[in-house]
Amino acid sequence: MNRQLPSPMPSHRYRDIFAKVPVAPVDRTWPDRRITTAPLWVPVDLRDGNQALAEPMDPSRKRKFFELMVAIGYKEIEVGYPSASQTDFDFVRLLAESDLVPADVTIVVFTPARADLIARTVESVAGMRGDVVIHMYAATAPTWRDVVLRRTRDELASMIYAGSEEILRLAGDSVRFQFSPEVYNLTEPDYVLELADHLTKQWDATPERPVIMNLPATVEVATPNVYADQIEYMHQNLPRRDGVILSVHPHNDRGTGIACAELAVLAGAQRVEGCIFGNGERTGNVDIATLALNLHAQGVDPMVDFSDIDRIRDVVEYCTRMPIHPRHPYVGELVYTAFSGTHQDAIRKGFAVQDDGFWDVPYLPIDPADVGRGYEAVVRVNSQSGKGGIAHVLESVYGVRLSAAQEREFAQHVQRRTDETGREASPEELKALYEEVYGCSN
Ligand SMILES: CC(=O)SCCNC(=O)CCNC(=O)[C@H](O)C(C)(C)COP(=O)(O)OP(=O)(O)OC[C@H]1O[C@@H](n2cnc3c(N)ncnc32)[C@H](O)[C@@H]1OP(=O)(O)O
Ligand SMILES: CC(C)C(=O)C(=O)O
Repeated sequence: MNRQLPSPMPSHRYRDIFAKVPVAPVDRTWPDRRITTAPLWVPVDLRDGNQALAEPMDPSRKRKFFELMVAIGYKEIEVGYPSASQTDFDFVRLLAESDLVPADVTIVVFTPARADLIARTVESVAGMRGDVVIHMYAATAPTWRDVVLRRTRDELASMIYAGSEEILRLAGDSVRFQFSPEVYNLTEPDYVLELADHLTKQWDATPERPVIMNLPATVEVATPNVYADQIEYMHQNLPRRDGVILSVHPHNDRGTGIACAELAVLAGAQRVEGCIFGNGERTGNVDIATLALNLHAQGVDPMVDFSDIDRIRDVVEYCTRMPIHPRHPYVGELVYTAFSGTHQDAIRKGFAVQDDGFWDVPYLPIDPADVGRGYEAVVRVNSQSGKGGIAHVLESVYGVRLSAAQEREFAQHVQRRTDETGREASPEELKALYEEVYGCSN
């Protein structure tokens, strides 16, 4: 038997989450639960997504992106960090002074816990129609407290309470409050509960006027089950729970942001922040398009409309100036395409027995038509393909039906050709080869 040998990687330099912060024991229920309704989705593309771009969105890109999110059906949208730049401030003013914000859409603006920047933030939303949320953040994890903010637990708590008090003083009658203990996933749980208790008391949190407690995995550092436990612990222990909307904000550093969000919803999260197709700091925010379509694929209404996903992709790519990977879930160019023979065979057979009932085509988790994709690209032929796929292309594109013997024979011709060229054979090339082999009249 081959034995794996120790690698030269300096893994001893790293510690797992359990060595860094207490993870409170929780009487977990999330493994037995199911997701049956969509959480409230909150796109943060215009803030967290935007702050991660080499070239932040200009006013016209911001507007285009905002209109897209409204059209998709998002009801709460974080629109910027108005104290960060004049562009951000002006965009929020545009929303306040125009009719771009539908009456049922809540606008969220983001601020640090600093009096001058809070004042600027409050100024930016003056006159905004509809609900406004002021979202204040401060990093609460020990490394950030010690190294970045250079404050003790109590000093940081005082700074946070002062910021919250300032928002209450300047705008308490007209806005709701959101707080993010940034890097929640590396913060002591008793500290977060202490902060939540004070803030929800300060804002007199009730079901009618809830406070949003947003618990970010600012940098993803552990397996998703750990985050789920951390969320369920808060779900079970948050003071004034019915006056709190429990929100999550996963990033994707370990590539498991989607799993974190889904397990967090099982664990009691009611609201999920992320970006459409997963732009955002470093490896990105959690992708709220994939999350929504994962629900759709399980028969749960995602409450947002992705029926024209290519148009959405075009706008997102234009605004972020970044291409979307061809393998990106649900939207990538290749995600409804099979090149390999046995997959093509199964898809062809699945299409043949498909009726109007439940979708059950092998290898296609959803009907591409649900997101506005055609069927042309489902089967593409190269040297990995087989007779079923080749016959499917000839039949679906040109109405040419091959006998079983012809299917076997013609596949060998195609195999030789694609092996020689090393390339894909387009439907046109397959048709031409077919005519070469069998003559036009066949
Ligand atoms: C996880 C996240 O996504 S957090 C959001 C990150 N987004 C951004 O930073 C984009 C917008 N930011 C900006 O435009 C600027 O950073 C500003 C306007 C907020 C602040 O600018 P500056 O005053 O130049 O400070 P700078 O950018 O260096 O930030 C560091 C300072 O902010 C402090 N700070 C960091 N977070 C917070 C917070 N949540 N509340 C209050 N102060 C904070 C730091 O302690 C540091 O203060 P110090 O200089 O006294 O040590
Ligand atoms: C502060 C929060 C909301 C955030 O952007 C993060 O933690 O990534």
